[in-house]
Amino acid sequence: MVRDEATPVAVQAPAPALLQVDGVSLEYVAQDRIVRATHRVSFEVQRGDRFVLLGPSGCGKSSLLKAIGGFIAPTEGEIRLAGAAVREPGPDRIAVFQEFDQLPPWKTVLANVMFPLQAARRLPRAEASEQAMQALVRVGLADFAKAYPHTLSGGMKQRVAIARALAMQPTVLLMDEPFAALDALTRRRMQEELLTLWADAPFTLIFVTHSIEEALVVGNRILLLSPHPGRVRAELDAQRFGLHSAGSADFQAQARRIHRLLFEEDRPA
Ligand SMILES: Nc1ncnc2c1ncn2[C@@H]1O[C@H](COP(=O)(O)OP(=O)(O)OP(=O)(O)O)[C@@H](O)[C@H]1O
Repeated sequence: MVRDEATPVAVQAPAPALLQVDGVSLEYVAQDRIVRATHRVSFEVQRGDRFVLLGPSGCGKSSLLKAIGGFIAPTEGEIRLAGAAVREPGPDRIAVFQEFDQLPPWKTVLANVMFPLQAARRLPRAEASEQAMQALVRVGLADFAKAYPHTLSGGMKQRVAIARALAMQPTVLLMDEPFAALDALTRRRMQEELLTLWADAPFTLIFVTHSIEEALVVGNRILLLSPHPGRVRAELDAQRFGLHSAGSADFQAQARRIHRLLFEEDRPA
């Protein structure tokens, strides 16, 4: 077919990002004074991203994650998930934290993973049990289904928390320094396992850390936040880095660049 030059061609607008954080300021009221945690932060997360929020302590990373989770409301700006404004928590956003005590100790590992499936997803018991077991198989803990959390190591407890979150099939998985309390070797292994889980069945991840190395290993995109109150300093592509590249010259150079961007630009000349 020959197209007449004058015939208008329908132009398809690009699909909007899965998560849009648009000019978000977050504040707390503490002892009659207002603490500003973030200042007009904007970023977009695409489906399947491993998006890292990186910045120094107190720059508002956890606060941003809580706002995406719907636990605190922006004083300015808006957060939209799949086009709809985030106003409250929901099973489409599940969080995994650093703490080892996020699993109720009176429930077995299996019951811990089943619980939100029954409570929030309203799955019948048999179906919840089956999906929970599948999730435990994915994180290598099928043999510990009947164990209680206090009998597990820190790394195993974090695997259960990850299984519980993934079993819910959230639209976005939120992770707040999930490996920060683990020893260095376990932390590295958990990063590897997280990347393997993602490679097996990609999910959308927002991952908070203040470790530059962890950000480069885990993320495909990294948002750098300035010190308190957090503002966007830069966004970097980290697609080419992974555990295999940690220690390479390119990796070290990028880590140094991030360090400069995060800290040295604040120094007086
Ligand atoms: N519940 C709260 N009440 C008052 N101020 C708060 C509260 N939670 C956080 N803040 C303040 O908001 C700012 C951002 O805190 P936030 O925990 O989001 O930072 P962060 O980057 O996650 O820090 P860290 O890496 O140390 O966890 C800090 O100044 C903190 O003191």
